[in-house]
Amino acid sequence: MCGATVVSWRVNNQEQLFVSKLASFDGKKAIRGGIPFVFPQFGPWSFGAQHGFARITRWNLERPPERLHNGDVEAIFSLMDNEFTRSMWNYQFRITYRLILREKELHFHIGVYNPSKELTMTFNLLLHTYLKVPDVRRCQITGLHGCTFMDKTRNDAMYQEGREVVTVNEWTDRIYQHTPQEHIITNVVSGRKMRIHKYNFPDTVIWNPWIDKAREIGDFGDDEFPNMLCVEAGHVSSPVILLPGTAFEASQILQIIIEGNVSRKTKRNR
Ligand SMILES: O=P(O)(O)OC[C@H]1O[C@H](O)[C@H](O)[C@@H](O)[C@@H]1O
Repeated sequence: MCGATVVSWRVNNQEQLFVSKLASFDGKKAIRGGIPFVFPQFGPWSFGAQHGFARITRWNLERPPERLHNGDVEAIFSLMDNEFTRSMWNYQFRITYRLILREKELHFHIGVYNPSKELTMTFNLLLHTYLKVPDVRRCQITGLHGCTFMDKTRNDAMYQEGREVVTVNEWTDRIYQHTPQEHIITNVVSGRKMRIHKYNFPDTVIWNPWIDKAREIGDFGDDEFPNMLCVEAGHVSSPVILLPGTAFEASQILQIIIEGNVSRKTKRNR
């Protein structure tokens, strides 16, 4: 429950998320892998730790995992402002984080409520998804063609993506803006495809530290960079502006695409 970080997601008994072998679970720092919850800041923060406090704060378990009538498993977490959060960010807030597990899907529904009567709050929110991959150099990411991106490896310079599909062959740290609701990532675990469907998350961050940066990260193995790819749905290039008494909602669905039916059909047609 520390940071409400999802640290494992198995489909057909195969792990889909990357967690570093050096990750620390002591609750003092963010877990290196899984899906940390980034809020209220993305990136360095003058008031607190990089990527905000949500990923290092203890959340409440509102509803423990429970099987619903339709077979889905649901769990609900929540986070409210407290002394610790207000010491960095003096706002009242209430976050509800609802997770739904299906056979090949994991759904994330987020609601952020501003209970204040007079204060508008602004924040970033991002799901820092670490996908486990056999070899990142073989992954292709769709849906980024034509999008403007900020390249953090080149002093935040802005570019436009010219490639139909994006591949990662070097240190990569980019904030793609106004991305479509769907990305497909090829060659994840077992050579399958992963669909990321997002709602109210206008940005997609692509990150892999590669060789040199990996060495600089204490809780990340030097040899682990080929086995992870971060594809992060977020609201980060512009902040969410939340008026008093209103709520912001966003969601993400991760889905493993099993193409068995297609190949069976192809065989029959032969
Ligand atoms: O080391 P962390 O604080 O978890 O951040 C890990 C990474 O997160 C994001 O992907 C940022 O774009 C990167 O610049 C950052 O290095």
